[in-house]
Amino acid sequence: MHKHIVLLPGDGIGPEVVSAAKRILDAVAGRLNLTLTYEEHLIGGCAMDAQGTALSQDTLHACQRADAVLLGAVGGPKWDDPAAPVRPEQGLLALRKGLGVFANLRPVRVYPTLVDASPLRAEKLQGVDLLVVRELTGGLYFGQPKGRFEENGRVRAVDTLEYWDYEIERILDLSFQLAQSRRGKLTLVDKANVLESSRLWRQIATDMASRYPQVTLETVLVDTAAMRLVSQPAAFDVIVTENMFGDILTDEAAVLSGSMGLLPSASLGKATPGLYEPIHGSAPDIAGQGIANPLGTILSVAMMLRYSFQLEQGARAVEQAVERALAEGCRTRDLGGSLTTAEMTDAVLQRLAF
Ligand SMILES: NC(=O)C1=CN([C@@H]2O[C@H](COP(=O)(O)OP(=O)(O)OC[C@H]3O[C@@H](n4cnc5c(N)ncnc54)[C@H](O)[C@@H]3O)[C@@H](O)[C@H]2O)C=CC1
Ligand SMILES: CC(C)CC(=O)C(=O)O
Ligand SMILES: [Mg+2]
Repeated sequence: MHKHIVLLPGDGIGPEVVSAAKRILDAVAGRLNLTLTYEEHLIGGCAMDAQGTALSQDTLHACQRADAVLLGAVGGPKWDDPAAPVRPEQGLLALRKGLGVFANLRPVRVYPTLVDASPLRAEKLQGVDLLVVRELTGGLYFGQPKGRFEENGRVRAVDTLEYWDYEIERILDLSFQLAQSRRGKLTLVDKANVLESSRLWRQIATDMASRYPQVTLETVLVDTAAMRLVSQPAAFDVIVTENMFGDILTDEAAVLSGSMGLLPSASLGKATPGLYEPIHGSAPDIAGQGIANPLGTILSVAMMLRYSFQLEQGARAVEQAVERALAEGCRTRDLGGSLTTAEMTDAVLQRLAF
């Protein structure tokens, strides 16, 4: 089997974690009947500097033609001027929209040997295994109107939280299916006491629930959900939520695992290449030092093998190698250890077994 992958390392630690994950991909391909070809493109701040845009049309088209896309992260202080008309993050948003990857799957696992890396007590972390399904191509990050408008000598800044019924239906349908294949519980996180868009999410979810009798649907307001994520995290199975709520809650959920550097993601659509990226950003505070945790990106490669290439054996091999490395005490700085990015990647490579 041949697969073509577009690599988008991006900014900050992005290139460090993407090159680590590529080493894992190459090792898996060598063990399975898989031939991989790659092409690399710019996205984010580095693309703005070199090409004058955070995502060129050439790059987007290359991604649309690929079998899968692996991305590091975008952004950084160099491009942080709040008055700037373009930002690196717009390149990532345009890529997600351009690929039509509306479902961002962010699994959150607790590794028994890492409970000390979390500020939560060990008994709270027992049994935590949840999946956040974040809507990725709608909501506040995309709704129109958006921008700054001058009126009567004053400046008005506008973002719009907008959802069409079909956007809600497709993500809820997938979330019910995922809950059905797991422990049968789906939590819709919203702000239905205040937001009209949330009330439409609730109405569609409640109507759809009758099609999934094996799934128990609960609805939780986002503020309460933020509290429960740390007070009763094991009570969640699948969480589905709109774009910004999912963005925020998954950074919070990363604390359960022990580090932002551990969480992977898969962004999926219909008949489009999957986009795979760790949930963290470009981590400017540690960029260029070779100490970033590569596991979130390595676990994203496992999701690529599973969802884009249907290579469950390869996906499990990567996940088990990560589990073994952590169980045997391999840790980067964010987890209280001293391994470099390359050493942690070596540790995973040494434990890959088929
Ligand atoms: N998907 C993306 O490309 C994202 C980009 N960003 C951008 O990244 C830039 C920095 O944002 P921050 O708020 O600092 O969030 P961040 O996720 O980059 O970093 C937050 C904290 O987590 C640590 N961290 C993150 N990933 C790590 C890893 N793999 N290993 C070890 N430690 C890690 C960082 O050192 C930092 O202390 C901003 O420009 C932001 O817009 C933020 C989130 C997502
Ligand atoms: C556009 C991104 C910077 C948003 C984000 O933080 C994320 O996708 O996790
Ligand atoms: Mg985020």
